[in-house]
Amino acid sequence: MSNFLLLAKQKGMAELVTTVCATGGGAFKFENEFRQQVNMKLAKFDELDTLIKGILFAEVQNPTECYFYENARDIMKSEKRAFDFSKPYPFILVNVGSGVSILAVYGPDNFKRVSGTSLGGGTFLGLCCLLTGCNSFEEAIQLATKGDNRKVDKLVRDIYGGDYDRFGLTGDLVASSFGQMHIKDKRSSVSREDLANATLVTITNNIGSIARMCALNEKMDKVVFVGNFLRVNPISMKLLAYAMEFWSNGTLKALFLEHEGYFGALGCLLQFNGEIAAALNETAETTTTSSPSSSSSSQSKAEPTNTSQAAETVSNAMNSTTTTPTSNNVNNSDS
Ligand SMILES: Nc1ncnc2c1ncn2[C@@H]1O[C@H](COP(=O)(O)OP(=O)(O)O)[C@@H](O)[C@H]1O
Ligand SMILES: CC(C)(COP(=O)(O)O)[C@@H](O)C(=O)NCCC(=O)O
Repeated sequence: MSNFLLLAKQKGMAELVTTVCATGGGAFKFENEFRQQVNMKLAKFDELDTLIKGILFAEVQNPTECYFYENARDIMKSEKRAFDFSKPYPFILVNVGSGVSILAVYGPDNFKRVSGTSLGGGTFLGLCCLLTGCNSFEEAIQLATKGDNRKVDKLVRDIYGGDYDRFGLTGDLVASSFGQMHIKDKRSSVSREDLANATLVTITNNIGSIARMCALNEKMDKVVFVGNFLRVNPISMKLLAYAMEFWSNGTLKALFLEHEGYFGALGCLLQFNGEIAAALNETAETTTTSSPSSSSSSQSKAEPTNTSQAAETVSNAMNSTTTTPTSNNVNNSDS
């Protein structure tokens, strides 16, 4: 946030815009700093409302936004395929940010937060930094890509010598995450890569397990995973796809979205422009003499004048970035 405020000061943003759309905890936490340091007002929107609005908008604009993994049961062979998400409801939405929020979505304005866990993307990054000495999410993922969790975790076969057939637990399932690390020799033989991989697998499996229970409780068969934790992170997406398929005997489908961490920001912008458009329509209906564009200038110096114009702008921006962002830039965080 301090970087954004510095940039806003250096570039004189306050002279161009008076209002910045914001969502997530940061919209509340940094409101005073925005006002005091750069004289900008925040238009704040709830992170879960904007998340859903952003997803629904992106799905309509981009026919290949949504995908799943074909052959999910074979992680080495599973492959990304487009999924038709044009009839989305109902679905479970799992937002893996710093922490995890799980929602049951019944319609565009009809959802409830059914669960959550504090073991999320922030936990992966924090533990990984502690265990491996890495300094960024990208580094953590790179390490994890080269590591092997089986040297760190205790598998069913380490306990049973093979499968635990009676309950369908195959020998290669993780029985206990980090379950070998109490043994000194094992500890000294694991690499940073193995530790990063085991951390990623631990956090991902836990999220998958809670998401599956939510889907069962809500009697829903589509589970959509979003959030920046999934950015440049096919290991977790393939694992989640495997977990949904395996534990549900093929009845649950894990779905993913190309713009995984951007929906809050997108929904925020749409909601802001929707409010302006509504206000403008009201003004146009009641005041036939004054021009709508003049009334908008009292709110912001640089606001689009109607919803479709705003939607077009957002849509153009999306069309130019339809691939998953892979840059090592600062976090694309909503907060
Ligand atoms: N460049 C990055 N820097 C920091 N964290 C990142 C980055 N890219 C992905 N992440 C992951 O995304 C998580 C934050 O997800 P995000 O959807 O932005 O949620 P939040 O709104 O809580 O910031 C981090 O905890 C981390 O696991
Ligand atoms: C508080 C939050 C909604 C904030 O969202 P985030 O910035 O992590 O995306 C989220 O971190 C969360 O739901 N945490 C889990 C809390 C719990 O249910 O235990």
